Amino acid sequence: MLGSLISYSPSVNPKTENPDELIAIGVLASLQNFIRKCIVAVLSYGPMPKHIAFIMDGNRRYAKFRSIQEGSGHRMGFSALIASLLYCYEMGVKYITVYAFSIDNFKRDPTEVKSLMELMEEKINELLENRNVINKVNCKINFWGKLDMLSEPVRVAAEKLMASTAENTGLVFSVCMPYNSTSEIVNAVSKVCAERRDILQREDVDNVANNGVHSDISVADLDHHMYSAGCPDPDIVIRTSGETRLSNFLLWQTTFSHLQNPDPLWPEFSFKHLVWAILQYQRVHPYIEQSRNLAKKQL
Ligand SMILES: CC(C)=CCC/C(C)=C/CC/C(C)=C/COP(=O)(O)OP(=O)(O)O
Repeated sequence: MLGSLISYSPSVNPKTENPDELIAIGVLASLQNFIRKCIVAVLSYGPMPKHIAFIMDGNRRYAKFRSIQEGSGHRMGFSALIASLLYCYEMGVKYITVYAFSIDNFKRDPTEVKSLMELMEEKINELLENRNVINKVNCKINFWGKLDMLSEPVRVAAEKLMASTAENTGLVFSVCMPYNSTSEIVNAVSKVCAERRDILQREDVDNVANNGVHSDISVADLDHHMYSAGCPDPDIVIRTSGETRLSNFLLWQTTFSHLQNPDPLWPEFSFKHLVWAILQYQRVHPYIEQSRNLAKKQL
């Protein structure tokens, strides 16, 4: 069913036309599929994450180490992203969120920003062209962030993709771009304050004392105005390239998330790294649940 999406993956685009080699590659791919399905079945005996978030770090370094163009690193990063989406889909992970472009990334060299934006536009349009496949797998695609900071073609493509997948109820794929957590929180606080001001004005209350704003703002009020409203918090955050910082990513949503920092650079991230991250999550799952329950009781 995911045929068109699978074709993004470099491993299924063999560079040979020799029939014997093609047969061998086909047999190997079937064997890999079978082994992957067995591993997923075994893994499913443990608690499975509902939501995995990725910080796709190390695309430029990958390009540098391989002596290829910087843009090729990001291109291979996109293939790794599609492969990870497929694996998560096979594993029944319903929510996948990625940090695709931080607001700070606009401070990078203008040529790099331009080429990254061109890549985003190309890939979002490619996803739009494949929206029949996306709809068949019932995948909803969100963009979280300050979309007004994007150039018009990227923003329009992102909005079209969101609108054309909005009714889907299966896999939820959220792309954070241009995003950072502090701006998401500030945005949510402003929206709650604006709502409260409207209520006070409607009720014609003398609101000079509290500057027009009710002071009893709750966690639930803010939750409601986060880009992530309606999504469970990530169970696992995976940041590749061994980096151990959250870098302003989902700070509001990661109180109980299990952090994993595998060494590979993002374009090298593969099924085995995902399996390892889930195994580590399953190992600590009882402690995470304990802390979550304790926090609920204290409220
Ligand atoms: C449409 C869509 C969702 C596209 C996603 C494409 C993609 C893989 C984007 C990653 C962008 C990015 C700035 C990653 C961080 O690596 P880096 O460039 O900072 O590399 P470094 O850590 O080696 O410096």
